[in-house]
Amino acid sequence: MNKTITIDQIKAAAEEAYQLYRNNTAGKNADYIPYLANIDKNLFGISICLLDGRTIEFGDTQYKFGIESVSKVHTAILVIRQSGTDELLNKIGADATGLPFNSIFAILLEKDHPSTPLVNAGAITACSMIQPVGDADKKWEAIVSNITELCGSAPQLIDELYQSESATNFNNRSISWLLKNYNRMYDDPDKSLDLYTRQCSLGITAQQLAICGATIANKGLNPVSKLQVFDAGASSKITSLIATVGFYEHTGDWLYTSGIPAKTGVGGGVMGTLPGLFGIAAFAPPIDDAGNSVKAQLAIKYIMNKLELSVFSGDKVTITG
Ligand SMILES: NC(=O)CC[C@H](N)C(=O)O
Repeated sequence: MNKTITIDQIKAAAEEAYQLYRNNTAGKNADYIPYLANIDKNLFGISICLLDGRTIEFGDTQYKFGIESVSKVHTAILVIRQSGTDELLNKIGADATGLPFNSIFAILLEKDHPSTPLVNAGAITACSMIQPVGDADKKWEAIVSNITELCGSAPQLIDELYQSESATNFNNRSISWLLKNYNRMYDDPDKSLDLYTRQCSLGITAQQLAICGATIANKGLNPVSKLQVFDAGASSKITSLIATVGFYEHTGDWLYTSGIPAKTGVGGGVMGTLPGLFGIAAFAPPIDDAGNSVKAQLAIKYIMNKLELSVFSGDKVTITG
């Protein structure tokens, strides 16, 4: 079916979502990383980036929060940029684990590959694959510059978050060495984990994530900077990864109820990408038991349902105005 929606309708839906959920107090800040426990729990922002580069903003969309697991998408893209979509599939995989993001059990179950770059195990393997292998400083530069290109502006390391997470990431240390045991680390395990921890500690805004979501929705062309960040052909692969496991063990429920592939982080961010239409991000620190922001989920779901959009609808949608 052909369908037209106006920018005013999108703005109205986003504003309604913002007003509806701004005083919602469900969920709890992540507290297994001490820094995150102390972030103002009332922060809330919604940002949408259209494919002509215009953005729609409500609330705290310029606040820099910890990107956390949303960064797994960026670094999966970097692996694809450097090594191609086949190498990502062969060395990491593109399967849902159906288990929590930091599951060790998932690694034991799938011994031949870490399943997906969008859970901790696969993301640490992804960091080990970043080139040039053996040069942590250059790898870090590549990770940051890739995020900068995808988001249209640079992220900023939140040093306190990095220290806080480095001092408490015992589970991830086990994951890193377990991967080494199964020959799924392609660089030093401790250095690869450190890169992963640092990328998770980057401060990012909802607006920057909306622009990244729009870049993915726009076949790799950043609609704000106009830079072709990755090959157009990789876009559907990246979206498939996000759709498959973006909400970990709740991914099916998420897709069923929201209709948009999206990736979450325990810092409270959610980044969605609707192919050919827009990128959307919402941020609010309190998360549910799977580590997904409660208010960000409610807001994005509301907007998608209000506009009657879904990646599965088959509708040919045009945005006007
Ligand atoms: N789901 C997340 O955002 C988790 C990211 C966090 N850095 C961790 O490894 O535990």
